[in-house]
Amino acid sequence: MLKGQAIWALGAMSGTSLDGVDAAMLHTDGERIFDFGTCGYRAYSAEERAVLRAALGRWPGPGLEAALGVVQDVHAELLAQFPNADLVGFHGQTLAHDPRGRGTHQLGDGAALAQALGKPVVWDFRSADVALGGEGAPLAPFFHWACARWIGAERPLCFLNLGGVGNLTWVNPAAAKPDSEGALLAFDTGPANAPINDLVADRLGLDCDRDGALARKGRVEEGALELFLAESFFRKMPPKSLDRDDFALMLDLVRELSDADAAATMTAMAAAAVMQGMEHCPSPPERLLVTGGGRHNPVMMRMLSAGLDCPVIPVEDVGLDGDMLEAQAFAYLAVRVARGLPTSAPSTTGVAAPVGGGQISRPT
Ligand SMILES: Nc1ncnc2c1ncn2[C@@H]1O[C@H](COP(=O)(O)OP(=O)(O)OP(=O)(O)O)[C@@H](O)[C@H]1O
Ligand SMILES: CC(=O)N[C@H]1[C@@H]2OC[C@@H](O2)[C@@H](O)[C@@H]1O[C@H](C)C(=O)O
Repeated sequence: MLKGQAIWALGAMSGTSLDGVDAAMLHTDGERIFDFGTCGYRAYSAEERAVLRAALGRWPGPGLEAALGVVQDVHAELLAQFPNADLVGFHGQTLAHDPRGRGTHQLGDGAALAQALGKPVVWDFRSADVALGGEGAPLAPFFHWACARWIGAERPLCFLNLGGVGNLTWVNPAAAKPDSEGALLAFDTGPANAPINDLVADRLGLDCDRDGALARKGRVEEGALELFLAESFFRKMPPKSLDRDDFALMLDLVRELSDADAAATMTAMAAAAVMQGMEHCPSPPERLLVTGGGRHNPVMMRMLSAGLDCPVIPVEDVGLDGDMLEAQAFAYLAVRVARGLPTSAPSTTGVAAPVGGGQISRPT
């Protein structure tokens, strides 16, 4: 592929919330966004989710065939609906993320998916970064740089993804390349929706605290919030990253509280983690653009607005799609890999030098 030659790439993301797979088309040369295309979503059934949940953390280990089958089948079914894609970026399902220990593992077989779809597939995006001393996450920041330029931003701004885990990217849109010095600073902020989902699933059998309905009725327990913020993760300088369940202690901190107070306190914890993270920004951002499912939670959004001195707005306000940004990111990164361009840098993952993660499998 040549510079400036755009192709239609299809990105697919199965996030830490285990709700389903997002897929989105993007017209890009791996540097600029030329156009956004169609998107799709396939929710995991309750049975499929249970199989994936049982596999979380079990890597390396035997007995992952059922989970791999779910990941492969659901992706093949969804991605077959995009016959016009030239290239696929396949993230897979993170089972374990422990960059300085066991490593990072995204369940999925890109070679088999390439065969099933009859298209080249870029996959295994994180392990090269980890092998070079990086965190392997977050990887969306290079795409956030492209988005900042696409929306015509002129001054530094932040993107916040509120998924199962939260991640923040400070972007200087004046930087010529995402791996230029001073272009980006990125890191995971802390837990976001995953522990709230776990709380309401355990106690009430719900998927999530929809629209913050429970948190809205509760009171934040300040003592629990303080204990949470005393965790050493918040004193660590970025880059830094997290696994979905690294903050299992949150459930203990709210165990004695009523359902509503526990939900309010956990929502405040997610917001406070972001506010702590914002202090690392190299310069104050002109706005915080929020993507990921948490932007639908008005209680979380209000807490962020109240605690920050820049506007906190959903990415839809600047013409982006907050449900699809991660899938689009892996379409963008796939094209970068195909072009031999880096996908992470010291300022996004702490890797020793800019590196292109991901391997390409072609159908035979
Ligand atoms: N209306 C809503 N009210 C409250 N929470 C919501 C709402 N809609 C979505 N969410 C939360 O957002 C989550 C899904 O977010 P998202 O799809 O961004 O996560 P993900 O991509 O799986 O995670 P990650 O970015 O960590 O990989 C849901 O599990 C739920 O907790
Ligand atoms: C190891 C892993 O899968 N991490 C996810 C997770 O979900 C949010 C946050 O933690 C982020 O670090 C990352 O996902 C996004 C897509 C990223 O890499 O930018």
